[in-house]
Amino acid sequence: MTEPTPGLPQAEPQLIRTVADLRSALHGHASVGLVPTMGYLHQGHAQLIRQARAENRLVVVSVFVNPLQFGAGEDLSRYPRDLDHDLRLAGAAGAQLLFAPTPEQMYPDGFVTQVQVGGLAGRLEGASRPGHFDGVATVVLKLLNLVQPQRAYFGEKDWQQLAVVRRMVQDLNHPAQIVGVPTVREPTGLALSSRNSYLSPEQRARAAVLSAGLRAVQAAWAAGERQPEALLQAGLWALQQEPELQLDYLSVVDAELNVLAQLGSSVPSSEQTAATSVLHNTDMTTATAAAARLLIAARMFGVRLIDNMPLIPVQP
Ligand SMILES: Nc1ncnc2c1ncn2[C@@H]1O[C@H](COP(=O)(O)OP(=O)(O)OP(=O)(O)O)[C@@H](O)[C@H]1O
Ligand SMILES: CC(C)(CO)[C@@H](O)C(=O)[O-]
Ligand code: BAL
Repeated sequence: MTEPTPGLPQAEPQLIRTVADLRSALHGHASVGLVPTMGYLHQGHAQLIRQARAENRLVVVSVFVNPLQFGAGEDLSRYPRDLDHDLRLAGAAGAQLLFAPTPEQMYPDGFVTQVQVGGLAGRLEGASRPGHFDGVATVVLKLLNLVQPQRAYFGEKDWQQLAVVRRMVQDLNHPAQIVGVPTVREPTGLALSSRNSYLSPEQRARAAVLSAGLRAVQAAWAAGERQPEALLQAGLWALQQEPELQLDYLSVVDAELNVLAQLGSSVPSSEQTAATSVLHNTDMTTATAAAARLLIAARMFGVRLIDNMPLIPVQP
């Protein structure tokens, strides 16, 4: 493969539709980076592809809206799709192969095997979207097996997904290195996401409240608050300035995604709209806080959005 020439537009990647064609296109390639996506690519995906291109000779982007990770009543049928746009964006970012299989290619008749990650996959997104991470783990393992990359790239925007994939790869001894890539945001703070396309420009501007809520928790920590529930209450106050926001959860988790404290309507055993579940009763130590992550899921204008940040911002 030739290196991209700075300043020149890159060629579109080769479009591959079948498992057989993928196998022959990959034959003989020893340095391969995989970027799994569901398409409708944006600059967050471009960042993953650019990093993959910097670290591998061949970059494969997969575009597959994976039916297995959508629950009944979720947005599988209306999920945005635009393969021509994806080919252009993936090419400009440096991908050479774009694998866009049909569901029949990935799940032929008779397909019955699934990967189930225990523990961390049952919390947070896993609790709100039962079966979601079984679908993610299954398709990611299939993609890793098909492409056999040295490295596979995932966005920190989906923090729990990244942790689930790391766990699976470690537990099942897959040799691929899993690389996490920081979240790309709009200037307002809103994390880029394909589902943002469901929102009007005004709604998108208002959806920046999710990141504002996370920043309010960070500010409370910086101001000296150490009690997990009080930290989250500071975030809740910021979130409540937006009447359209319906909170699913606002959580602080440790490095293993154990929930230290959580607020929201998805907290078990409560009829309140913003129930609290505090699992870590004492003030947070600096060591716990240094590894802690804030995770949020909320619905705005009928669209479910997620975001996350470290409790203590990383210095640039
Ligand atoms: N803003 C972003 N910054 C960095 N990585 C991202 C960003 N958005 C998505 N990714 C990563 O891109 C990969 C493919 O994600 P996906 O195709 O689901 O896009 P998405 O924008 O997250 O879509 P959705 O709106 O369905 O959540 C995932 O590893 C995801 O974490
Ligand atoms: C990793 C993934 C491509 C699996 O379908 C998907 O969950 C996504 O796009 O984040
Ligand atoms: N990036 C997350 C994929 C999903 O919501 O299904």
